Formats: sequence, C-alpha cells, structure tokens
Amino acid sequence: NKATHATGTGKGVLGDNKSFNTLSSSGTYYLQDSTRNLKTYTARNSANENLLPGTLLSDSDNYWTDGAAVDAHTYAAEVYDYYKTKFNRNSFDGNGAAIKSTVHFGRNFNNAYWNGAQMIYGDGDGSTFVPLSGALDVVGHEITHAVIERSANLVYENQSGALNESFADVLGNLIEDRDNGWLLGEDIYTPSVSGDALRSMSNPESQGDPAHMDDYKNLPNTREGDWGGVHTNSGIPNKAFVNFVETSGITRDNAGKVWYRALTSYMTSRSDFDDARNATIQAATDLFGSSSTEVTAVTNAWAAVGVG
Ligand SMILES: CCC(=O)Oc1c(C)cccc1C(=O)O
Ligand SMILES: [Ca+2]
Ligand SMILES: [Zn+2]
Repeated sequence: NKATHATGTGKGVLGDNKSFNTLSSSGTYYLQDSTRNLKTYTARNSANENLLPGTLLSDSDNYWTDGAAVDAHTYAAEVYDYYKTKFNRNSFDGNGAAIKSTVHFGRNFNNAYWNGAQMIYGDGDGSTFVPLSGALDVVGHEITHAVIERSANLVYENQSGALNESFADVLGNLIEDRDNGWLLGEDIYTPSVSGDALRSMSNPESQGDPAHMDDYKNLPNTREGDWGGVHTNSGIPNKAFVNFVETSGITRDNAGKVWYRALTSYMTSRSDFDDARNATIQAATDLFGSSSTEVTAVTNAWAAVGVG
C-alpha cells in the first residue's frame, strides 16, 4: 500500500499544542511533509556528523511527544510558507529542495546551525538553552543561512560574514513577527532568566554588540574571534534594518521585500556594509521608485549607523 498524507498532533518544546503534516505508511507515521518536502530526523544524541541526517522520526499513533522534533518540523513548515508566500521562493534553493532537520544532535549541545546540507539542532544544556528548534526566529535564522548560501553566498567572515548573520537575524525575526525589541532566541535562551535573549536588533549594545560603525569590533578572523565577530558586528546592519522598518510609512512586508531583493539580486559573496547599503537602496528604487519614502528611509537608516 502506498504512503498517504496524515495530520500529526503534539506539543512543542514549550508545551504548546500544534498540528502538522506527517506521512502514513504500513501503519507507521513519519515526520515527513510531502507538500513542502520537509523531513525531520533524530541524531539520538550522537555528535557524529557522518551519521547525519540520522533516523527519520516515526511514531505509532501520530500523537508526537518529542517537543524538539515537533517544533523543528512545524517551524520549518512556517519558514517554507513565508518564503513561498512573500517572495514566491520554493524552499531555500528556489527549486523545492528537501528541507532536512535533525534534532537531538550531541549532548547538552548549545548550538544550532546549517551545515551546508541540512539543519542541526542541539538540545541545549537546560540552563543556557532548551532545545534550540523551540524558537521560530532560530529556525528562520538557520533556513535563511541556506537561502543566503544559494544566493549572495556571503563569505562567513568579517563584514560579509556579519551581513550573513544579520540577514539571517532579520528574516528570522520577520518570520516570527513579534513586537518585542527584535530579540533573537528569546524563547529558548536561559529558561531561568526572563527578558534576555541571544541578541537584540533594536538595542545591540544591550548584549555588548555595536550599533554603529564607530564601535565596529575588529576581532581576529579565527574561531575564537568568531571569524571577525560575525555575531557581534551584525549589530550594525541589524540596527540599520530596525531604523528602516520603524520609519513611519514603512511596512514590515515592504522592508522585507527590499532586504530580500538586495540579497538575491545585488549582493555577492564579498559584499561589505557599504555594498549592502547600495544594494538595499537599489532594491528600494527598483520596487518603489527613486523618490519613494522607502529610498529616503533606507538611505537614512544606514547613515544613522555610520554607513554611507
Ligand atoms: C539565532 C540563531 C543563532 O544564532 O544560532 C546559533 C547559535 C545558537 C550558536 C552558534 C551559531 C548560531 C548561528 O546560527 O549563527
Ligand atoms: Ca525573536
Ligand atoms: Zn547564524
């Protein structure tokens, strides 16, 4: 008998109920969404990347109790839908590539990343992080790394790397669509501390990150230096985006269209902050006209962080 679409239900990392597409085959259900080409696997706490993607998650009754798996699967679906609906992009490659997520990678692993082929989520150590797929902005951030890789392919070091991080933060938060200071990872970071986050786009300084070129951190291009501070200097383009989207007359959707067009039409692997400024001004000009509110606002947004 052939496999058929089914609807699974279960609780996410934070105990919230949700439903999602699964596949039923020979009496077993699988975390496979055939309409969006999503598959969710478990590494069963192995940290061996050679064993990835691991085991396709299955269940006997289609009621799922693995919160990390439920969230990786449902949030990947939301990210897929956002790119399809807002930009008519079919998956990260624009051509319906399978979105594979593996949860329970390693032990106490405080990390989430795109490894060039799939997403990988740790469970966290329970004090710094809870399972990292439990935040939509994180899943959006990771899948956007894949979109970036298949478009501008910004090199992950120095200013191009900080742009890579910033575009992933921007899209991750646009997808999460909350009004709380443009925080990153707030849902899965330090469960015993409320109000903090991995990063803040509206107030990078609150996490020690720069919000202006005057405070650009010249860190070494090494692992210890976070490849020239890609997660730190991202505060500057992040702040530029918040300046832009918070200008009166600018909508989140239009701001996202400008950023997406800049990334996919104008930016390249070695683009720096000045190139990003020029790309977003050109994108705003293409979309809204040279004398539009958007062009004025994006120009001012970069000027306010010392770019241009
Ligand atoms: C917002 C998501 C994020 O930053 O994930 C990372 C974590 C938690 C550790 C190291 C790298 C990353 C990343 O994806 O850049
Ligand atoms: Ca957020
Ligand atoms: Zn990242």
